[in-house]
Amino acid sequence: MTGYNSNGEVATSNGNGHSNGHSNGHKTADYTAQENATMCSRDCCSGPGGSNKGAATSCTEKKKSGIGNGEKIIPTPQSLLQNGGKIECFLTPEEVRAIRVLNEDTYPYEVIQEIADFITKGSGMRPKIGIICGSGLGSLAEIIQDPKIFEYEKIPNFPVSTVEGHAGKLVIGTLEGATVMAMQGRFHFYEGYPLAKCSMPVRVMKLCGVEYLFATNAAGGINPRYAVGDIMLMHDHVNMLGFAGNSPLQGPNDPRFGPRFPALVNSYNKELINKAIEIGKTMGIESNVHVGVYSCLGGPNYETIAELKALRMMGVDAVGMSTVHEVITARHCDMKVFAFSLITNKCATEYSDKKDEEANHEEVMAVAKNRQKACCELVARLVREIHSNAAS
Ligand SMILES: O=P(O)(O)O[C@@H]1C[C@H](O)[C@@H](CO)O1
Ligand code: HPA
Repeated sequence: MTGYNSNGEVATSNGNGHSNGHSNGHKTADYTAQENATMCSRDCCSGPGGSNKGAATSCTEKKKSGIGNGEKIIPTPQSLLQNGGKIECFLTPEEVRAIRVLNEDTYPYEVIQEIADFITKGSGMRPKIGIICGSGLGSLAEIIQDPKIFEYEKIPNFPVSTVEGHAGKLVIGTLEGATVMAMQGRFHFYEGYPLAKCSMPVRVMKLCGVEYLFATNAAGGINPRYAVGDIMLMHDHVNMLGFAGNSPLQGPNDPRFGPRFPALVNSYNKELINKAIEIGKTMGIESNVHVGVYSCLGGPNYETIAELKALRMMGVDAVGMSTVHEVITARHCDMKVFAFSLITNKCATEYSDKKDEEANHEEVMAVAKNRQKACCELVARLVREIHSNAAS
């Protein structure tokens, strides 16, 4: 297991410097050695510290024979396990890095800083407000003026979006006079990313200078008073993944981000909720705006009726598959949080003789598209409020 101590130093703790196959850390002994020696893993050659003398073909021999000199070899789990678990030596540092990032569970401060520097230097901007666009709500990023766009694939150490309706782009620019950055595409637990990785971009936002997180999502309405197309301003959440012992803050805590045991009461900024209610009134949509409790389940399946009944009994108004871990990460590093759910479908909480409506992603996307104008206006006007209050 790899972690970092309270000084931010990276430490490998399984005793032999090898990854344990579950969570590869940044700059493990193996990785550093590979980077420095360009091609050799720590144990590959028979030089100092090397122990691969018994292997059929040594790294040096492979280099001599031409194998690994520019030849592209796609690693498989099997190939990585050859030679008694030692990582073979013919990947370029970039390839090693790509594999490491794909398998990454935790992101040390230094790596987050690298990503943030890439974005702030590349854009020449330090955003104050970060926006996460929910499913089908990518248009929230399209209202940003003079945008500088970074595709996730081109950002070092960044995961990629795999879900329809999540474009995989980071957009930085100005909105209502404020500098903002928006994620057109978030990362979900069901995509196979650990929670810390799903919410890693929130820490990137923090190190880019973001003080306010606006998290949006598409959700199923459990509260019977909610209609499709309504907006629910989140004032609290029930963290079902947390009930199951999973948290984005699991693992070593780096105090440069926040405390080991953060409090989560008052997570959703009341002032921003009140401002959003006022904005809803001036937009004439007050009867479609609610304040409620969101819950995140792991997905990707939608919920059973028994599960929805249970959630309703727990006081949940809307259910989705995101946001909660982002909010936890944002509060951990002391960001102000505003979040809302667009109700894209109604969830049945009672059995009936009729065939109940089944949620589906196409409908979720279609409703989001229909309601994008109202969502964009709400976000823009709240950004304007924050910006004008800061300026005055
Ligand atoms: O990213 P969000 O939470 O808006 O997306 C919701 C949850 C699932 O990813 C998807 C299901 O339709 O929409
Ligand atoms: O009904 C839902 N359940 C979970 N996630 C969702 N995202 C949109 N609608 C739903």
